[in-house]
Parts: sequence; structure tokens; C-alpha cells
Amino acid sequence: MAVFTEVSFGEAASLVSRLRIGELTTLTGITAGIENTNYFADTTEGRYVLTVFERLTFEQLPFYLHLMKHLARKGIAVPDPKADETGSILHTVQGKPAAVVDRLRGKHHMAPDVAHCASVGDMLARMHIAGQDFAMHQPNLRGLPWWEETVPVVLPHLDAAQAELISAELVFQQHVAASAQYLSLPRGPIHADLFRDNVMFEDDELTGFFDFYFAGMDTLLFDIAVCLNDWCIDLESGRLEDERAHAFVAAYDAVRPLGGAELRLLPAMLRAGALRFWISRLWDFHLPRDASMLKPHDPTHFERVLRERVDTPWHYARA
Ligand SMILES: Nc1ncnc2c1ncn2[C@@H]1O[C@H](COP(=O)(O)OP(=O)(O)OP(=O)(O)O)[C@@H](O)[C@H]1O
Ligand SMILES: N[C@@H](CCO)C(=O)O
Repeated sequence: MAVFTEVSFGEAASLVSRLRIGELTTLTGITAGIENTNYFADTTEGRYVLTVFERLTFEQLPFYLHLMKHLARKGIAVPDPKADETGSILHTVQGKPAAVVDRLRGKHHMAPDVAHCASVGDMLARMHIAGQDFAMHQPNLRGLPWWEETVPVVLPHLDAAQAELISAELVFQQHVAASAQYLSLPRGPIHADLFRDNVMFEDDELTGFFDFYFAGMDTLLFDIAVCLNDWCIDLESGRLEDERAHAFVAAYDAVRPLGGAELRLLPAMLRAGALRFWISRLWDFHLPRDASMLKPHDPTHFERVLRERVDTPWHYARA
């Protein structure tokens, strides 16, 4: 529900005219999303999305945009950033970084079934493989160092039980991250935010995924955990639903077989994924930014998910 930067039709038309994608015909603000300003931009030649980045910098953005370009070139169903006459895919609107990418067809499936979960697992594995030779490097900017920096900031807003849980989980994750098993995990560019609202389907066929603006170099297992915690759960309780979770991992495993350390550390990564989004939702909720129509996500959801992952570890058992 966020529009942080009001972009005029003229401003957008001026940028679009430099991208050789036709002339702008309509520009419509997108209310969904909380991180950036997004507009649907239709032209005489196609349908696009204009994003004005509100937090990410000109230095940070090339990694994400070139990763999307790299994956699109390899036939992975992601939006392809559009270049201007200089070949640059990173643009400027009102002094802020901006990008124009293909608008994916279809809609989100916010109540996915087993088949949807399997499609996403398959696609994620293919994305991880396609990303292995991506030359640029940037860490997951919402990884452990960010959790360590942000937990003290949100701690004053928590009750005693919440403070105990978040502090204990941070210590647990610090130990996991220092372990030989964790250090042996396969790494590469990950999406790191592949929630249901970042994947499109048309007639149950997966048409693509987007919002790579939390991507980074991290363990591939973390990406799997982030997905399981959003695609394969009972939303009320946060509990993992075994049929969907197994379908997701089995589809992924069929494309990129998981190693022993990955199978053993999946329960710990499921906790890490829950912690990461509990922290970021607390941060957004208690330190909100000035934006028209911004509605932060509910932090208590990931508190429940984390408690569930701690109390009932979930393991993937190959059939
Ligand atoms: N390439 C695209 N194709 C189709 N729709 C898109 C595309 N990019 C963005 N959208 C639409 O805009 C909405 C917001 O986009 P996005 O999720 O990237 O914003 P955000 O501010 O990063 O949100 P969040 O981080 O909360 O997911 C999406 O839910 C989707 O409806
Ligand atoms: N997908 C995130 C928001 C964007 O990072 C969440 O649901 O908390």
C-alpha cells in the first residue's frame, strides 16, 4: 500500500522514451508493496513496471538488476530490466534510483495448493542453478549482521517473552552460522524474499517471479526456508503443512539434489527465515517511514512462525 514518490506522467514518459519500449500511454500507482514506489506503465509496445527505490542506493542496485538480467537471459521467468541509450539499466527519477522492467502476466496465488508449491520449488532450484555463474557479489543485506544490528533497535518495543525469544534465537543463529556444517552449505545468489506476493500464475501456470530487491549471496537453503515459511503453512498457526512442504522440497530436490548438510540444517534455516522476517516486520512496524497508504505487515505472524519452528522442527524425508 505504498507510494512514497509521486511520479508525474511527464516524468515517466520522458524516461520511457529513452528505453526504446514505445511511448507511455498509461501510468498507474500500485498500492501493494511496502518497500518501494511502483507504477504500472503501459506503452504503445508493451506493459511494464516502473520502480522508484526508496531505501536501496545507486551502489547497491546494480547487483539486483544485473542478476535479473542474467537470469532472464538464461530463460528463468523473471522481469528483464530495460536499458537506456547508454545501455544502463539503472535510471534516476527525482534524484532516486529507478528501474523499468517487464510486467509479468497473471496474478498471485495467496492460498497455494500442493501443485503451486511444487511449481515454485522447481523454479527456485532452476533459478539457483542459473545463478551459479553470476559474476557480481553482494551479501544478503538482511542477513545475520543486519539481524544483530536491528534486534537491539526493536527490543524496547517487545514484552519480556518476545524479548527472550528474539534474543535467544539470535544467539542460536550465531552459533549455527559459526558451525562447520553451515559453512559447508552451497551458496549463491538467492531471492531471499520469495513470498506468495512475489510470484505470478496464470491459469495455475507459473508465469514468473519478481521483487529481487532483497536478493544477495547467501546459502541456497535459506531461500528454501523463506519459501516454506510462506507458501507451505497454516496461516493461522504458522505450522508447516507437511503435504505442501514436502511437495515444495521434493520438486526442488528433483532439480538440484539437496546435500546432507542441507537436509540436516533445514530446521535451523526455517528458524532463521522466521527470525529474519519477524525482525524486519518489527522494524517496519515500530519505525515506520513517511509514505502515503503504507500498511506494514503484522510482526506477530512471524513470532508465531518462529515459535512453531522452535517447538516443532520440520525435517524433509526423501521418499
Ligand atoms: N514485474 C512485475 N510484474 C507484475 N506485477 C508487478 C511487478 N513488479 C511489481 N508488481 C506489482 O506491484 C506490487 C508491489 O511490488 P513489490 O512487491 O516489488 O513491491 P515492494 O514495495 O518491494 O513490496 P514488498 O517488498 O512488500 O513485497 C506487486 O505485488 C505486484 O502486484
Ligand atoms: N515479504 C516481506 C515484505 C517485504 O520484505 C514480509 O512479508 O514481511
